[in-house]
Amino acid sequence: MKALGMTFDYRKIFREIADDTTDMNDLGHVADYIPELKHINPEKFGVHLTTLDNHHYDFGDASEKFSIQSIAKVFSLILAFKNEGVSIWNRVGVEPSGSPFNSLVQLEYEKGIPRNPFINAGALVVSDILISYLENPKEEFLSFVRLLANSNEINYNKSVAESEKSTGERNSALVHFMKSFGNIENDPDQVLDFYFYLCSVEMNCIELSRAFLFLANRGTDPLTNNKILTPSKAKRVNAIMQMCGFYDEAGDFAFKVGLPGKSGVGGGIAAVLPGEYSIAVWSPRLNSKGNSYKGMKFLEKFTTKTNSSIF
Ligand SMILES: N[C@@H](CCC(=O)O)C(=O)O
Repeated sequence: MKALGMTFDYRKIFREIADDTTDMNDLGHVADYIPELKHINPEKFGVHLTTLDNHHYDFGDASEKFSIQSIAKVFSLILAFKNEGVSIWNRVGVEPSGSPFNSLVQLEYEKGIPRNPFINAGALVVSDILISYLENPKEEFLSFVRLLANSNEINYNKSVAESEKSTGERNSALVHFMKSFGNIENDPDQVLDFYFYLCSVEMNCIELSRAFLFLANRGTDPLTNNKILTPSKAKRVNAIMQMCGFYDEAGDFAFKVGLPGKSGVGGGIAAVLPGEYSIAVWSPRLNSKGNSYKGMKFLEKFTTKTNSSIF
C-alpha cells in the first residue's frame, strides 16, 4: 500500500510519462453528444497532485478549467450522504452496474432502484434527495464544491447545462421511469435541471485534486482541518468510487491503476491514495467506455512508476 514512504519528484515523473504517451495523443474522441462539449480542444492535457502535507505538483494545462461532468456525482453524493445518512441506501444501491452510465435496462428489473450513485439514474436520485431538503439546491451545491476546493472561482457553465438539457432525452426517460416506481419525489423537470447544472460545473486539475484531498485523509480536509465526512463515510465513498467510478470499466481501472477515483465525459479523472495524495488528470479524448483515453493510461503508468496503489 501507499507509495512505500518514498519521496518522488512527481513533476519529473509527470514529464517522463507525458513523453512516453505521445503516441496516444490522437486516440479516442471528444464527447459530442452534449453539443457544447464538441468545441473543446482535444489536445489539452493537464495533471495536478496534492499531498496531505500540502505539496503541489502540476504539469501541462493544470490550471485550465474544464467540464467536470460525472465527477460532480461524487460531490452530490457526499453532500447527500453527509446530511441524509444511511437512509440514502434505501433509494440507491452500491453495486457496480457493469452497464453504460445511461442505461435503462437494469432499472426495469430492479424496480426503479439504481445500482449505484454514479450511473446517471443513481445521480438523478441523489439530485432528487438534495432538492428535497436544500432550500436553494444550485447555490448550496456550488458553495459546497467551493468549500471542498477552497476556491470561490468555481461556477456552473450555463451554456453546457442548457446544451445538455436540449439533448437530454435519455436522462429525462430515466427520471420519469424511476418516478413511475415511486423513487423520485420532486418534479422530474426540476430534478433534470439540477442534475444538468451540477454536471456543468467547471474546475481545473488544481481545484479538483484539492477538492478530493479530504477523501485521502479519512474525511477531514488536512489543510483546513474541516471535517467533511466521518472516517466511516469517507471509507464508503472511496469504496463506491473504486467499484463504480469508471462506468463499465471500473474493473479495468482497479486492475491497472489501483486507486479509488471518478471520471467524467469532459475527460477528467480524480483519484486518491488514502494516507498520501489526491490527483486529477484531464485529457478530453475518450475511449469507447467514456473514460479519458490518455488520462487512464497516464494514471496507470504513474501508479506503476511510483509503486502506489491501495492494493
Ligand atoms: N451529464 C452527463 C454526465 C456523463 C458523464 O460524465 O458520465 C450525462 O448525463 O450524460
